[in-house]
Amino acid sequence: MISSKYISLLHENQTPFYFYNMELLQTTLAAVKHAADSRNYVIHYAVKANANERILKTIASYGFGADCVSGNEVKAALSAGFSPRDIVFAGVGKSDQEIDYALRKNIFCFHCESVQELEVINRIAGIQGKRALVALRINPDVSANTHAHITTGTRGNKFGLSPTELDQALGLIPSLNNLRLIGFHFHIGSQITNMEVFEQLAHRINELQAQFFANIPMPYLNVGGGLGVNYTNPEEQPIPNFEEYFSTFHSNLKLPMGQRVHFELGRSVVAQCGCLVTKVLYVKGDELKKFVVVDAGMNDLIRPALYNAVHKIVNISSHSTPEYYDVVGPICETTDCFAHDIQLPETVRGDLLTILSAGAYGEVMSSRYNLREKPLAVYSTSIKEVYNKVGLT
Ligand SMILES: Cc1ncc(COP(=O)(O)O)c(C=O)c1O
Ligand SMILES: N[C@@H](CCCC[NH3+])C(=O)O
Repeated sequence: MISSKYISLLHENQTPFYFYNMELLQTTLAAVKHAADSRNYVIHYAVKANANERILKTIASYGFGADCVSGNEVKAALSAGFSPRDIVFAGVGKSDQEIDYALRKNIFCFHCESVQELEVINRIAGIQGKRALVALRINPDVSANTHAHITTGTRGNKFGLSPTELDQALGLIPSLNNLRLIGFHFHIGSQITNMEVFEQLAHRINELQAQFFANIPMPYLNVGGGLGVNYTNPEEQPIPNFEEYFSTFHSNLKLPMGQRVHFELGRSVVAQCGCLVTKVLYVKGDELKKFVVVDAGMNDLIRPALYNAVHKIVNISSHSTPEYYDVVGPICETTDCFAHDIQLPETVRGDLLTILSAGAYGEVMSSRYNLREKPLAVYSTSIKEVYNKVGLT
């Protein structure tokens, strides 16, 4: 629920726009930091979840690293203040130019997803006279039990190396003089709320370490991200349970001496601090179905159209008797629908609706489809206030 102190701020701005509660972001960051630091875990924020400059700067100011999946994400992370030494670069399709750029910027490590990619990084590192640090992304064949479109670690997904490819990679690496293998990487999917899934991942990692790396213990283990958030009732849990998440790994991973565990959290860090604010343009329909037509569309927030994702919607202008509505946008697509048959207080033209939990994979996935403008962003506090709080100028 949007705190009443923000309501007038929301009315002042041209809709639709993303609203970021920067205090909630900071409280969330403090919670992740505390839970990770106490176990000596390293966090690389997954930039793909939200690459808004102010959000990135705030996250960087807490001392986290960054997990990037394109040259432009590396660039955005660097300009937001993330240290190159804390940047990891993943992705099945890094171009030669992106690899060249990231190497020139001296990022920490490449997460390699194919045997050919190892050869390309080795060649480019040779040209630059450098030795690139690499970790192998392994497909562990562990089901994330989440939406099929956001499952990444089962056989048949494009991500990571299969056991056969892993054998090939390990055979090849000793001949690649411009690379140094430092460890391995996993990421099995997103929006995972069942801790048993992470337990299974930890056990699978133990097996793979014993099978492939018993004689060559590696200093680096990255278990990816994936911790989910409460979309149906965000007010009940504005901050995900990071303690439970990290302790699942802590109690199940068997680590060789000196190995440090890294994470790449995205959604859990930023989802709940953002919402999409939209105005009701029209209310239409008949006795069978009523539609609330809003001025935000699937180009502003694509998750419902793409994954049937649920985002709680609140009418912050009305407290009248509830009625059932479909909440739809102006785009010429039937899937341009934010919610089917939900109860809202009786809604009229001009009401403001907030679509909650939209801080992750919201603004960053927006497009100009139908040649609409991209949504703007409004913040609860100025960046200066945020910086003062963490002691930066
Ligand atoms: C390789 C990798 N790391 C990290 C993430 C971040 O995941 P999440 O936002 O679920 O924490 C993703 C996205 O699923 C990813 O593909
Ligand atoms: N974009 C997706 C998650 C994909 C995560 C990136 N691998 C979502 O909105 O849920």
